[in-house]
Amino acid sequence: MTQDSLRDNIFASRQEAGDFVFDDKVASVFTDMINRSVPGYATTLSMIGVLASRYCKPGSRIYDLGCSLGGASLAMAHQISHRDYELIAIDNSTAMIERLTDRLKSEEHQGLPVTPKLGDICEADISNATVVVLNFTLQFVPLAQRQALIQRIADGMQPGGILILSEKIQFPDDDLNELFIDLYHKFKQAQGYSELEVSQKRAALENVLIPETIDTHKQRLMAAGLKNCDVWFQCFNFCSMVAVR
Ligand SMILES: C[S@@+](CC[C@H](N)C(=O)[O-])C[C@H]1O[C@@H](n2cnc3c(N)ncnc32)[C@H](O)[C@@H]1O
Ligand SMILES: O=C(O)C(=O)C[C@]1(C(=O)O)C=C[C@H](O)C=C1
Repeated sequence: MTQDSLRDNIFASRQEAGDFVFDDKVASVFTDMINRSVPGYATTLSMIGVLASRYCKPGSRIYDLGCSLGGASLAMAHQISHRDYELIAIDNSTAMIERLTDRLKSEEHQGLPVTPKLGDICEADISNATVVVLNFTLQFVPLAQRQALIQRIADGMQPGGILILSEKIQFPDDDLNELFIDLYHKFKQAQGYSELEVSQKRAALENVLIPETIDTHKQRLMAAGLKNCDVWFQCFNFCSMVAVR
């Protein structure tokens, strides 16, 4: 078993409440954690690759913002048929960036035009982008900073470029919201997480992962000058949207 495929049992034993952080412990089990925690994650990655190969123009840049271990970056880089682009993968977790840097040295991924960068995506320079990916990242950015980040991204995109935004979402109808959260928890249990793991992780994410409605996301994207914005994938309270510059 490689380091990246260790089983996630971080919330398996009873523990003091504390906020969720992307530290070394999380990074070491992250591939297993996200695969068992986000319904449709593998499909989402694979389709991000399909979208990127359609939109990535020679000589342009791709940004994977909040890249973690580079799941989306690697899916894109392996599906784009040319190498005339620069893929910049940014995360502010040292543990994640170190692991991605190591991953890129492996035989499987060697030579891909991917550059990992440690940094805050809210302060990143974004320019000449034909593809920008926020795959389950914006939800961790403080609400007050989200519009400015989306504007920065829109301003750094080429006309005709695409933003792919995947998020855990909230529903305006309270009953439906509760239903989807309940179904999501059943999905997690079907993935092998216990009730204790589900409830302790939920508490740890409470002040850290702030979901919004699809409508709020669409309005923010459009306010930044993006258009043709819609959902291309959804399962329960997880969805992925596209918006074109
Ligand atoms: C759920 S993970 C993203 C998963 C990843 N995009 C994928 O497809 O596998 C969220 C990531 O966003 C990063 N992150 C959150 N806020 C950030 C910020 N302001 N700047 C850079 N990275 C950030 C976290 O460190 C974490 O690795
Ligand atoms: O486990 C959850 O409740 C999640 O929301 C999954 C989620 C996410 O959506 O970003 C949360 C934290 C990370 O571990 C990876 C996935």
